[in-house]
Amino acid sequence: MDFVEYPDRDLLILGLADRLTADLAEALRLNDRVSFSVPGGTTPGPVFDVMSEQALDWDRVAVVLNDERWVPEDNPRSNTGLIRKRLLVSKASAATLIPLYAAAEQPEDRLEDLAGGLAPHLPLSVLLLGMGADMHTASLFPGADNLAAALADDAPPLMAMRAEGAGEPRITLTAPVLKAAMTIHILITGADKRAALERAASLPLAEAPVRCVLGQAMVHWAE
Ligand SMILES: O=C1O[C@H](COP(=O)(O)O)[C@@H](O)[C@H](O)[C@H]1O
Repeated sequence: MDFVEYPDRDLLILGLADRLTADLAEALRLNDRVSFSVPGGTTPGPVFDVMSEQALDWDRVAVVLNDERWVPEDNPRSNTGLIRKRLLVSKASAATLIPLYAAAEQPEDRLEDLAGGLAPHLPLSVLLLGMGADMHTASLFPGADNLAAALADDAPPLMAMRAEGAGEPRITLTAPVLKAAMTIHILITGADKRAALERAASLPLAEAPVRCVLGQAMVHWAE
């Protein structure tokens, strides 16, 4: 794992946005179409604000969430709602959103359709992940019902997931899809997440799912 420590959060946001923009530009130089997978949650909004203003061929970029909470887009917990407001605006509004939510009672009701929409955009070109203090990444939560299957080498790209700490049911990219990404970055802030990440390295995968990508990832951190 490469670990980059920034002097403060503002420099983290600018440095990471620059790095992701450069990775996307390089992927666009080599490919007609590229995919950019992003987390939801509370941390990445400011990075999206900066990236949405970057001059890239956004019309050749497919944006895919790492995971989604099974709530409609107008729910404040919707990750799709977040990226529509913070990433898919300004210059980046030309990008195509690959949905991980469709109106239905349960994620299983739409899993097949959503997986079909995702398939043409794999492998992911550029992957940005978040991490919770419980060491989950995407919606690969410790103790989740489908965690073992989602960490397995033969996992389908997309799975439904339920876990005690997760709130609503989730849908998530699985470990093989995350690990197959061309470049992997993890964004974390605060002392608690740094300590969790350090603990993760010595824990079993089932207790620290983020470990599935740590060997290949560049972690970006500021207090
Ligand atoms: O629930 C989620 O949590 C993680 C971490 O979120 P944060 O609020 O601690 O930044 C996020 O990466 C994931 O996409 C999201 O669904």
